[in-house]
Amino acid sequence: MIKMYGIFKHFQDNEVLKEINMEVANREIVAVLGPSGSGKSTLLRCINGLEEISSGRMDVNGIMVDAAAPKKTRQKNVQAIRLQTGMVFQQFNLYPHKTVIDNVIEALITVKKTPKEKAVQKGETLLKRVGLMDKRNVYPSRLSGGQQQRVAIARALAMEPAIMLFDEPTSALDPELVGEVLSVMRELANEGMTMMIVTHEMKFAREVADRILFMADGRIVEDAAPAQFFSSPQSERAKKFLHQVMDN
Ligand SMILES: Nc1ncnc2c1ncn2[C@@H]1O[C@H](COP(=O)(O)OP(=O)(O)OP(=O)(O)O)[C@@H](O)[C@H]1O
Repeated sequence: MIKMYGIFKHFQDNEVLKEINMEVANREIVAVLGPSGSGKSTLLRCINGLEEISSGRMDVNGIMVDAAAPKKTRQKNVQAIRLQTGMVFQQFNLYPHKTVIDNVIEALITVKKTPKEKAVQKGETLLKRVGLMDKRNVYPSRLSGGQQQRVAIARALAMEPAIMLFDEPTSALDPELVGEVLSVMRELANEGMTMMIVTHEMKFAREVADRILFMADGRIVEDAAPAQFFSSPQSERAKKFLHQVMDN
């Protein structure tokens, strides 16, 4: 569960998030849409503590981060949130000198101190789940972009996060490789994972998401069910955005 109360985020004098209030329930799939520069990535990065919020407070799975709290308290809580949230980026950032299985279990061993044998077992289960058990011992450079992204998803899942955050997970992929990554995400959604997904894949957002958050200029301008958002967007910004993406 994610709750944000009056969140602002600025970089110097650039206010990137403006009074964000929103909730994501457990098992909910929320797609975050909006034009370039509207603050979608920053929203996700604030949730998992890659960026510090400038003001406001948020509750991620029961862990509260208040911008007004002492720095030490904030840092401790952000650390705890990191363990609850798995993040998958546009760039997969796998360790090039580690095999696929070692990439997947790295954080289990270094952060969670899981014994190697147990970590390997878990890693193998996850590789089967993303359909890459046969690539267990190869290096990332031998994989396609879609396969690398599936490894990155397995790596995030290895930490057993309560929430998965996806930041344009298919944007760096050749079009023919997008489907294999979306299908892993579809499965996760069906299994009841709580997910926030920044995406340009409108068909996926429409079919898989429970809710659409549409952002423009750092604000959540619309918060609606996909059927409603896509058929009758309320704001001029959303109408214009949909015209542009549907034309492409
Ligand atoms: N680390 C940073 N330092 C300074 N400015 C930043 C930083 N990160 C993001 N910004 C600025 O914040 C604004 C929102 O960026 P953000 O990446 O969140 O938008 P976005 O909606 O995800 O865009 P896109 O769809 O192009 O990825 C932009 O003006 C960007 O330049």
